[in-house]
Amino acid sequence: MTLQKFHLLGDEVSTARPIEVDSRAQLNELKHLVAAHFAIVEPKGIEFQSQDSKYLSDVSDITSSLDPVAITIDGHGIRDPPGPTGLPYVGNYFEVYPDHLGNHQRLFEQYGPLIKTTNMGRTTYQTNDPEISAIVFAESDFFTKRINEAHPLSALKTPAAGVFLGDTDTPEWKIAHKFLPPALGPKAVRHYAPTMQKTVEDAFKVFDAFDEKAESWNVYHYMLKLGSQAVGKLTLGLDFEHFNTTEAPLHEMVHLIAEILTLNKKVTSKGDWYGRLPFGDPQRLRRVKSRVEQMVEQSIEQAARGGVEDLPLQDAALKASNMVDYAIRATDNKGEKLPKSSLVWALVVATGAGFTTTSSLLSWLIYGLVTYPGMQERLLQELIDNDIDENTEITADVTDRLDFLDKYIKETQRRHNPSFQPGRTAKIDMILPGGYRLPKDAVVIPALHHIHNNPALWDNPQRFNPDRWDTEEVRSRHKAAYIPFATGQRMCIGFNFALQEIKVFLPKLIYRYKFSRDGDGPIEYDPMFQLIRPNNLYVRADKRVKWPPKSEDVTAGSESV
Ligand code: HEM
Repeated sequence: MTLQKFHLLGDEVSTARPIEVDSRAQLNELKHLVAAHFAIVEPKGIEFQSQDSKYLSDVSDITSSLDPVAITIDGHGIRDPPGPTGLPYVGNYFEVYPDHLGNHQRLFEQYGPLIKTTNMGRTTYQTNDPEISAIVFAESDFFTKRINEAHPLSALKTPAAGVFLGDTDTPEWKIAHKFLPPALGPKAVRHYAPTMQKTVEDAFKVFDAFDEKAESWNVYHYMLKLGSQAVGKLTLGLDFEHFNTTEAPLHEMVHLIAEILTLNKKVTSKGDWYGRLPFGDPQRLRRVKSRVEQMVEQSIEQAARGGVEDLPLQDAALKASNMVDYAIRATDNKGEKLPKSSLVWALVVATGAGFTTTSSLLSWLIYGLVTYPGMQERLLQELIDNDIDENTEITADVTDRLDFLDKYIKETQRRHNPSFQPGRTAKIDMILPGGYRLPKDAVVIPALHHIHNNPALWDNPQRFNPDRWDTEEVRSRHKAAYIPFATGQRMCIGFNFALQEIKVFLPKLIYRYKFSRDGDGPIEYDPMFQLIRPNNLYVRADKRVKWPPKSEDVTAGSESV
């Protein structure tokens, strides 16, 4: 054993620490040893340097060095994540908002893959790097979902909202996480397909009415109605009656959840002091949250039941008529149930997370139909080629055959990802790949939009090209280069539900209507909303009267010519 001193390059030599090294150790073992001492998250990027900047790659050279040995990470010394300097009080607020997507893109280009910004006293770190994102999302000794005051969801967290808007380490989260995901697993959501189909078919009369009047409609508004109608039925067992007439009002629950998200974005994009104000937005946020809680409690009392008997989790997931029904009847292997205290906010969050996201994604999917040439035609042709028509019952078996639909959805989630602020909190001071020093309690946001549009990962990322999903480059991508539902233990629990819903809705809409855009101005997103949604997109949906022939018939026809 040899006692050798090491320090991080960039720190004073006087900070060097003695570490006991076995001189027979392999270089790799030494890297792991040093990583553990300095909280370096990824040992493979470590290299060693003498004080005269020569790389030392033999353990014997390292242990025999008379001077302290310097540690570099991925060829860099240790550095603080960079970012713009900012103004007094407001910090970088006006360099980030209102166009946070465009501005973050600029900041990544200027400062690199991990940037630090401070907005009105609140510091966050954002990354567009898949390796750092995978580290951040993995619940580990380094990161966890702990919602401190710097976290983008902090304004939503209350003791009552402990479950999905709470920390990973809480018993409430663990219980909710045992009970709810089975109800949203791939098998469970298959049995929701008929309700999803009925939901979109019920909406036809409204879109038909617009067509008869030759009127266009706001895409986000009606996709919000549609997405929430489905989630309302399948999570809370409530019919929001959004498609009774063209002007049917949004259900109060939908209004309130959307308002919570807007208020939360407003409150958390300013300093911590703002959230504590006894008036204005923070006060309204507290009131709205309490009203939503009351309404979910009522719907728990009234929800439609698929039966009365208690069932083990997996059986309950396959038999329940909605998530309230499931959550009331499902019992774990100890015979225990999800406590009522966890149930209310688990369902509020599942409902809110469910419809705001799906309605934004549905809106971007329609945006793609009316913006990117040839998409609508290819999607329709695939339906025709798979013998799908207005009478087809769209099951998961049917949608599994629709390859182009799948690629189109993936490409839309890449180019127009609706969700953008999943944050994780540093449990300790650490050194990230690239040599970035991160302090304990720092919140890092893997910036999904910027990862999905990072030119280092995607060829010509601005180009909307569903066919890229067939290329080897995309197939062999980094596992965190495409993470629309985040990744790790705290990723989206509703992704099977969302994808199935979209795969039922979209074919039904495309088969029945030809979409075209009304207007050609730039599409704007609302920077003060928790999600990215196209605000001012209007379309016409003309009922189709003619459909193209099957491709094989066309080919056979041309061969016989
Ligand atoms: C296109 C649709 C959707 C997208 C893009 C999406 C995206 C996401 C993302 C990125 C997260 C991670 C947030 C974070 O870590 O802070 C998340 C979490 C979550 N999602 Fe989704 N989601 C979608 C649909 C749904 C649906 C339909 C449901 C339920 C029915 C749902 C329920 C949840 C819940 C409960 C969480 C919190 C999980 C936890 O913190 O443990 N989501 N979603």
